[in-house]
Amino acid sequence: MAGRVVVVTPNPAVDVTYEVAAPRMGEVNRVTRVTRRPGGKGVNVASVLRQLRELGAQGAPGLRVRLSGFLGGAQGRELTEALDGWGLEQHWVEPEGGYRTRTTVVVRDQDGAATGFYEPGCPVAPADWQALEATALEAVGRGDVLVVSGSCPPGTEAQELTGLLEAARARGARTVLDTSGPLLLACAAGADLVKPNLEELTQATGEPDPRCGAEVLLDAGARGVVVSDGPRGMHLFTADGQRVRSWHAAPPRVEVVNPTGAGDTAVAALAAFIAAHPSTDLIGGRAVEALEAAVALSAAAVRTPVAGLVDPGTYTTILNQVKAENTDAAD
Ligand SMILES: O=P(O)(O)OC[C@H]1O[C@](O)(CO)[C@@H](O)[C@H]1O
Repeated sequence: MAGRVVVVTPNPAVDVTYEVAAPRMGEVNRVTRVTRRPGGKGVNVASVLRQLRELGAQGAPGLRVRLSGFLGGAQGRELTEALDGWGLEQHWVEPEGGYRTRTTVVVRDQDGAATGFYEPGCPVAPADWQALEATALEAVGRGDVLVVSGSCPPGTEAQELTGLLEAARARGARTVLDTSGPLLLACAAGADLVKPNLEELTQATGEPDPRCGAEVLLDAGARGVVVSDGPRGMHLFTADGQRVRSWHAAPPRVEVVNPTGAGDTAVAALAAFIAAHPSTDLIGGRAVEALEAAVALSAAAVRTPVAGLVDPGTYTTILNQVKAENTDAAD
């Protein structure tokens, strides 16, 4: 039976999408359609994991999924009520001092181009992180996977995130980190797998090349790095002693309906794979399977209009077309 995946989304959001035919900065823009849905990277990860469980994919039929993070205010209530309808197990921490769940706004034009405006979120204090760590770790044990996904609220120190990852590992769980900014590099040592996109990797390491950037994270202590690069696919790098092993897989060309959340979908695929193979190290043969699943699920996700949803038939069709290749550098 697959282990449990505990998804920590420190900075969830209500995702608001405005449709505006031809948006212009510096002018009034009339919105023709507004949609609101629960968001934040970890919420999307948990949503995809729930679908994988229902699909029985990757040995995930017994997968248990639990979602934690900071939450508060009217938008926090809106988010939990919506997530109740999705059947997700939720354990939130409400920071003191009037914490309110943030909004992220995406403006979509008539050609489908999306422009995002993401609020930073309300500040949190060290005591809030202690409460979140206790809540998230309540359910974490050997064979489980702890995923930390998305940005962190202002006031977060690297030691708080590292402390959470290391405490999960001390309980026998494996850890996946998908964050951005300075925390990505500062907390890499606590992660069995780090999953940035190429832009986030470049910002964190100063390296525009995926291999060079990943090597910075591996040197910092990460055990594996998956770098996503849009339609060009994904790279997996793992530390095998002093040697770096690497693979690449690209999706077939697919019609992109909504790219939002594609990276979150990849994180879900990787976490499900790790949970389903408790004794597997991602170095070697199984790495190929994990990478192919992540690429295929992500490509299937961009074909749906809603972030965090995947059509099972599309996923299976694409998975049959994705073949990972070893790309180890010559010695
Ligand atoms: O945590 P951030 O990096 O600010 O990203 C949050 C946003 O990313 C998404 O998860 C899409 O990847 C949206 O749902 C949105 O809430």
